[in-house]
Amino acid sequence: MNQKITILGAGSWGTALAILAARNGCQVLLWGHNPHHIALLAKQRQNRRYLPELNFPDTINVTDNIKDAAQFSDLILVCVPSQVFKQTLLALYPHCTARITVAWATKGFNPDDGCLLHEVVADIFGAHTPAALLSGPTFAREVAADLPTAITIAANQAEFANHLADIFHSNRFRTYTSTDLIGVEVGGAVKNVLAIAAGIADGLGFGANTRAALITRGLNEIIRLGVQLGGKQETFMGLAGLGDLILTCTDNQSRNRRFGLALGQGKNKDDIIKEIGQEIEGISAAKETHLLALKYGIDMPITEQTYKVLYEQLAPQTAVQNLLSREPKSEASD
Ligand SMILES: NC(=O)C1=CN([C@@H]2O[C@H](COP(=O)(O)OP(=O)(O)OC[C@H]3O[C@@H](n4cnc5c(N)ncnc54)[C@H](OP(=O)(O)O)[C@@H]3O)[C@@H](O)[C@H]2O)C=CC1
Ligand SMILES: O=C(CO)COP(=O)(O)O
Repeated sequence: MNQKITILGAGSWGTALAILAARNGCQVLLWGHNPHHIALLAKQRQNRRYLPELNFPDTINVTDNIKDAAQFSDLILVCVPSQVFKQTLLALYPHCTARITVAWATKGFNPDDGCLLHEVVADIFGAHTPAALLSGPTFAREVAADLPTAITIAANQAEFANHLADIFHSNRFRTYTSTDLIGVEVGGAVKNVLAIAAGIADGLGFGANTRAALITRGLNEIIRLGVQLGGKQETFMGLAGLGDLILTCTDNQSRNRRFGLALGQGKNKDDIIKEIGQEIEGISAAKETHLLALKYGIDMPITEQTYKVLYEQLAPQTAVQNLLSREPKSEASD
């Protein structure tokens, strides 16, 4: 495949997807904002800070220059955290051609206004620009280690989703396409909040029953919000919904789950963030999801209690008590 691709974000996920694309025959330019870090990647041909012990294929080059990144390819894949998604695209925009196509693998909301990231892309590049999101149960380390993985690629144009599916698909990385950008985005953003909640429960010493209840009732919260925002119900039963929710709520590779675990064990929030040393998207997503739930009048009790633990110093034990003391209700009710 003679495809060129620019990947923005030299953290764990950007690096893993760069390795995957290069293995599939693409020429990759990996951009990172930190010149010192990028110089190390160029010298060591590894990303030791975020994805140690994995050598870069020869077809990966690196840069800290956003203009070079824009000019390398008309296919951009954004893998920076949601907090800096908009500012990264604004920096890229002036250097792009009219043929630009934009994909992203970031999971989260735009922090200022709670917008979905496809809205940010449309605002900057125009609604007709091909736009797509890659999302699903995909730990970076496992993808880079070539362990079997499946992902959903949702796009505003079916042709663009198919193109990306061809680029990333291999016999170790299975791609499924979707037209439900909103559903896939909401699934990926909100599961991080629930992974924090599941971690808190485990950190408090609760068992498998509690975790399964949180995952199932959490899925209900994702569906209620996602459908309200325009997502399709069936999307939430797929890889980018239930699939990613199970992954991050149950496996300690998840930084969101590990963050929750440590909170449940009584550790200090800032100390845990420092110790994990990587992006924990659920912290900001808890706030944005809670605000969206308030805005639309949607009942999201697990999200609400997680928000209060993170932003209102509510003790995790009290949050659980608040959830358990709710009135019994029909499982089917909204
Ligand atoms: N890791 C995973 O398994 C997966 C992650 N994702 C999603 O991918 C996104 C990125 O996460 P991930 O790669 O894991 O995070 P990491 O913590 O591994 O890396 C974050 C990267 O973002 C960079 N960064 C920080 N600030 C800026 C900025 N202002 N401009 C440009 N880059 C910046 C960091 O650079 P620096 O080192 O200088 O701080 C670092 O390279 C998140 O939305 C996450 O949810 C999705 C699926 C899987
Ligand atoms: O999104 C992910 C896997 O699909 C990564 O999860 P964490 O950000 O919790 O590590």
